[in-house]
Amino acid sequence: MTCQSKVAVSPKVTSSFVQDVQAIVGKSNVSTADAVRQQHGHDESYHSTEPPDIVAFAESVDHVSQVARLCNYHGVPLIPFGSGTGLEGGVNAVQGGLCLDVSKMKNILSVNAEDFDCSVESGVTRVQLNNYLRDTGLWFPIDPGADASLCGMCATSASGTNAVRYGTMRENVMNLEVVLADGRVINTAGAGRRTKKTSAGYNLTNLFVGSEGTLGIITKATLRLQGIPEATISATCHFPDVQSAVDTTVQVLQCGIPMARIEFLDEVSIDACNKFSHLDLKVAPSLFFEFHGAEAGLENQTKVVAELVKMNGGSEFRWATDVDERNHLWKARHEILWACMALKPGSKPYSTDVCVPISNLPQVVVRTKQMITEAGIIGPMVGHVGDGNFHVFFPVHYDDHVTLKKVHDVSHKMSLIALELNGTCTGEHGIGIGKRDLLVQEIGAEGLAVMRQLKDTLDPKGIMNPGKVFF
Ligand SMILES: Cc1cc2c(cc1C)N(C[C@H](O)[C@H](O)[C@H](O)COP(=O)(O)OP(=O)(O)OC[C@H]1O[C@@H](n3cnc4c(N)ncnc43)[C@H](O)[C@@H]1O)c1[nH]c(=O)[nH]c(=O)c1N2
Ligand SMILES: CC(C)CC(=O)C(=O)O
Ligand SMILES: [Mn+2]
Repeated sequence: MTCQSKVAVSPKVTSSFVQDVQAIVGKSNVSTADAVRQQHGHDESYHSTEPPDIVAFAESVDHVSQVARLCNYHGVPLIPFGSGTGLEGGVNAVQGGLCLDVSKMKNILSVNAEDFDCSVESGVTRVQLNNYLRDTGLWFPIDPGADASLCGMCATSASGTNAVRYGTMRENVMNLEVVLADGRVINTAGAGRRTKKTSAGYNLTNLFVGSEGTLGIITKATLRLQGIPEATISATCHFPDVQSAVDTTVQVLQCGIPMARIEFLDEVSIDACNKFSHLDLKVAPSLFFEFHGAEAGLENQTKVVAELVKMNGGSEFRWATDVDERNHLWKARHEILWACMALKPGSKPYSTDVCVPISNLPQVVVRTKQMITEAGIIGPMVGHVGDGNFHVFFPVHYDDHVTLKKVHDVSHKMSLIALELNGTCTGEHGIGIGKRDLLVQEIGAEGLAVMRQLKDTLDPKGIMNPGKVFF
């Protein structure tokens, strides 16, 4: 989803460079065609398309290593590309260069059911993995709304609706195979290591989780799997206002209920969901709950939560007990972006993503709602409130600069409020292009300097995904 296209070309991508790339990955795996470059010059964010000079498709870690070494030798920018579902412009070739698409590496290398872990190559997506795991009684629960590559999810430290119970990518990656800018291949926990915990040296795994392609190319991930719960129940309920919905969330978590999912949708999002996904929910601030566990335990959990909902003026639960009802409900939640865009035909998404300590959540949500109303813009609010993380999905026409400015101002103020309330400017989508100015406010000048030192040590020529995370 992009504005008009800009072209930043790197003079170092010469015809002989292109031939050298073809010699590594094969001619059929190299393209300089405009359509292919355009397609690889954007993700699902509002940032303008910025196409690379050349796109190469890797089929092995050796391809990745040799291409990196070649780019490093010539000083050509190298942008890793997973599934292109990012939301912060992470794949845009802001300085031109070579886009390295790793989606062809689609092998699920191992599943160790007795140890609850698996290893996948860079092109394996989360749906592909869960389909493969279907008969094992295991699943991988991190669920961004898109069918993203799992290594791309490592690169952005992705999350989703199940994070309340199962954590984010940070908590579910055991080891990474990474190709560095100079072509060296490392295993961040040691080759073949797949322990639930380790205290052996620096945590290199989590150095690369969330690095957004700026430190190296992730070619393999060893991931933690979970057992499929014995019983699953979903339920929705609505509230008189945003405050009571979010207060309920805080109380449920403070009661220690082991919720699997708690998603907040304001009345604008519910209206969008009803229209786009053919639901018939009351148009009011709502919570979508999901409970996982043994049958017996679920009865008590749902009873306590229903009481807390009622105490805050919420409605009776609307249950979704059978798998089709549940899938319909959560599919609607995962497709909310497109539902919100349908509120304004022809619009494109401008999405935000802030996270605060759970006790500060009511304040940032209510203040955001006020800003949206005062700005007179459409701003459906949705989020993983169980983690203190939520989004606004602004439907915008990229040529409507007046509205775009209002949207950007509200989005920027949301981040500043989150930072003021001990939070972060990005819970799960990353810094990419649009939040570089916020990172220094969040982490501090000294913290950013250490990040920059790490970047300069691992990528001294600055070829790895330039213009992302740092200016
Ligand atoms: C409808 C919808 C809904 C959601 C989301 C998107 C969309 C379109 N997302 C965002 C997105 O799915 C998430 O950021 C993924 O982690 C992106 O994975 P891709 O493979 O698409 O990476 P993509 O190809 O977009 O690249 C993203 C970044 O990672 C880098 N990268 C990709 N592959 C790499 C590799 N192998 N090695 C090194 N760097 C690599 C890229 O260079 C770029 O900087 C999301 N996210 C979320 O956290 N929670 C959510 O709920 C959702 N929901
Ligand atoms: C902001 C959205 C597009 C994606 C997301 O993070 C979500 O739906 O939770
Ligand atoms: Mn999200």
